[in-house]
Amino acid sequence: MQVKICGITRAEQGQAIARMGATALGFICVARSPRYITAEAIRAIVPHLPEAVERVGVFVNATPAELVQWVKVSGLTAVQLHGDESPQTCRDLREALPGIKLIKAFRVKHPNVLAQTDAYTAWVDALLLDAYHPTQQGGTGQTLDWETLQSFRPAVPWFLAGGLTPANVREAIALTHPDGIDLSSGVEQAPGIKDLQKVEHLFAQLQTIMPTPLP
Ligand SMILES: O=C(O)c1ccccc1NCC(=O)[C@H](O)[C@H](O)COP(=O)(O)O
Repeated sequence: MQVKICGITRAEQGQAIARMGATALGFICVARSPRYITAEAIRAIVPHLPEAVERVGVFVNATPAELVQWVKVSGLTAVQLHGDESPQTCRDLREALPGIKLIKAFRVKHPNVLAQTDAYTAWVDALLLDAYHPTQQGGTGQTLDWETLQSFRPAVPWFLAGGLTPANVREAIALTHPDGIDLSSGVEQAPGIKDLQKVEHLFAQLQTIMPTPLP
């Protein structure tokens, strides 16, 4: 099970969360987010992280040229496309960002959004399903209707996001069987500041359902 903790802004928190067992850390590269972090600040955090941990930049409708520049400056190893990026944009990014993993996120307003994901799987490494909110693009704490995801089996691995917490994560996994989970506000003290006790509680919950122990 991949575990991505999103909205990291502090090196010591990223380091501690990676030690607890996160396989990926997310950095919000969207200027209007309260969790925004600059490319230079990500670059300062990266040397403090284990090399094996994926460093995911989260973007909304950034241009390929902007993404190339962010990756060059920051040391990101993956890019999460959290806006209305088309399959063609993903295809172009495959070429523009060799060696960088691509995750296409969908904000699921209605279950028919799931059918749109097929058009992307040839060009991305993973999908992420997040909750829809009329005014916020992510980190909303809203959950998806997990029942509607029970048979979601795309051709690439997928992450479940949206309102996951240490208290509900086991039920969410049991109902949806994702390849990975993504949490932000459910393990936070305030936007961009993680609550390490909540993150520990999360991993303790995951240990109870994992076939093999987390690192
Ligand atoms: O977190 C943000 O502020 C954000 C802003 C703009 C686009 C995406 C954003 N977050 C994306 C994520 O991957 C979050 O982890 C995801 O939305 C889940 O958040 P939460 O419901 O708080 O667990």
